[in-house]
Amino acid sequence: MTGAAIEANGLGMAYGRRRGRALSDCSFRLPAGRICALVGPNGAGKSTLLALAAGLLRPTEGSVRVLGSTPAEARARIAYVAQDKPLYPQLTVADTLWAGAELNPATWDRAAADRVAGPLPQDAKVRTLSGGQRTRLALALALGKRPELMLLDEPMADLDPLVRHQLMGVLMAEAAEHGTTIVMSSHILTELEGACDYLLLVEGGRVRLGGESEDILAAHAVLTGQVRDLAPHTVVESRTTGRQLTALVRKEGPLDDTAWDVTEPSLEELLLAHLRSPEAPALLTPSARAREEVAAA
Ligand SMILES: Nc1ncnc2c1ncn2[C@@H]1O[C@H](COP(=O)(O)OP(=O)(O)OP(=O)(O)O)[C@@H](O)[C@H]1O
Repeated sequence: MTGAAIEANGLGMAYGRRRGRALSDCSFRLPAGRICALVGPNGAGKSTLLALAAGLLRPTEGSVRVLGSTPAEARARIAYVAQDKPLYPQLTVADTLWAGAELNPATWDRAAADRVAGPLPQDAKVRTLSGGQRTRLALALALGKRPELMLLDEPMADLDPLVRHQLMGVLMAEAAEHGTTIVMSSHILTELEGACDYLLLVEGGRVRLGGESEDILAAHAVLTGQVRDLAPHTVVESRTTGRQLTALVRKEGPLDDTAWDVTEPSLEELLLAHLRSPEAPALLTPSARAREEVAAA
């Protein structure tokens, strides 16, 4: 079995006594080498989870281990790109990349950084760059560090579609060539579909769906047919038009394909159905279950 890139056990985070918990009793495991989509509604706890894994926040309950160590111990092996892409506004692009090389002398990969930063004007100050150009620079720093784990908080949100496509390609190639684990939070579900092989859906501060995307998809089905009882399957979402029923279900045994037209949902369909039905029970495939939870079961 491969090691875990991230393992959370009973992870909880409250920002203040009067505020609710951003994360609560959150347990999961992300095996190393995966490209993981981290999805969930606004305020679900995605950024909090990434900041805890990056060691920028300390959990108020439970624990998170990263690459087999505490986040602080693993810091040199992690690259974290925060949602607001903090960079030094007075530095030029060239100075910023130079600082990246100086701060990571053992691992700095200039070619990788240049592949991402390439089109940026080297002598432009960071404060004069557009939002998308800053994102490019932040991703160049992250990739140049040649990390084992990249934690990317909505990295593609302010990039134009062509650049998004190109940079996704660079990230995928990086992961394939070096076995880098990538966790990428995003609201753009269609873009995650072809790129990510692992899925974490966070809602209300805990993981609702976790595991290999293809296993999670295979555990569900879209059933279309005449209105009838869907038991024993767990209904995630259903709608009726006249006598016709369409339901996205979690399979609890063989499907009667004489009664139903059965198809596998797309990732986007599956995620939207779960987001619209927060009461649907959680599903973590075996690879996504935290070891402590498995031992306790
Ligand atoms: N620095 C902070 N201080 C206080 N509360 C915070 C802070 N950061 C986040 N929160 C709260 O924690 C909860 C989770 O926020 P978080 O930013 O982790 O969600 P998210 O899933 O990343 O959301 P989005 O998709 O909108 O970026 C929210 O209720 C938010 O108000």
